[in-house]
Amino acid sequence: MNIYLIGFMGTGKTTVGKILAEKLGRKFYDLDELIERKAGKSIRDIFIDDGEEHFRKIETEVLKEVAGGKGYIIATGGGLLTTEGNYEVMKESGVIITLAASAESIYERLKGDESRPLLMVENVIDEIKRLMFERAPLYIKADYIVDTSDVSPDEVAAEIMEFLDEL
Ligand SMILES: Nc1ncnc2c1ncn2[C@@H]1O[C@H](COP(=O)(O)OP(=O)(O)OP(=O)(O)O)[C@@H](O)[C@H]1O
Ligand SMILES: O=C(O)C1=C[C@@H](O)[C@@H](O)[C@H](O)C1
Ligand SMILES: [Mg+2]
Repeated sequence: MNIYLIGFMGTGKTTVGKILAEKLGRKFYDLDELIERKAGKSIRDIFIDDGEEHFRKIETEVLKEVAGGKGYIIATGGGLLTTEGNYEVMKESGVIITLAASAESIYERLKGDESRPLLMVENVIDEIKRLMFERAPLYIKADYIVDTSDVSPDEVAAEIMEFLDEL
């Protein structure tokens, strides 16, 4: 089974995914990185040149490519579940784990980072809260949810490993 890490931007999917892959001796894939490789440009430039709809199309393509693998650790992008059908692709090929965090900790982690086009707005904290509220029904569809607000990436990885042991 694959392990899919989902959740809002800055909750630590990429960071924790790498730790988990190393500890479990599994292959790691980051969908955002695969999208950039496929498009030949950064996520920021895909949004600027081609728009979000085109980004979402490539996102679904790369998800379907990795979903065919076995035992992969897959860090997804924060908006993966906003495209219909992507939840089913993950559910049929693995376990889905949501990383959660408070809007304040996400703001602190991401402030000054210009690689996330959806947060390039005037009032970042309000936009984080708005998007989080809108997406909450999607993130709670996971098999397990970890709150990462006040714990280190290593501790988050350890909690996920405990859950996987119990499965
Ligand atoms: N548990 C944590 N505690 C403190 N900082 C963290 C934690 N997890 C991640 N970070 C930091 O937050 C930033 C964002 O982490 P990361 O890129 O892993 O998030 P992400 O969920 O993959 O975001 P995206 O959806 O945009 O890809 C990084 O600087 C990372 O070091
Ligand atoms: O939450 C989102 O919609 C996004 C999250 C990032 O991981 C990237 O996939 C991109 O910046 C969009
Ligand atoms: Mg990431």
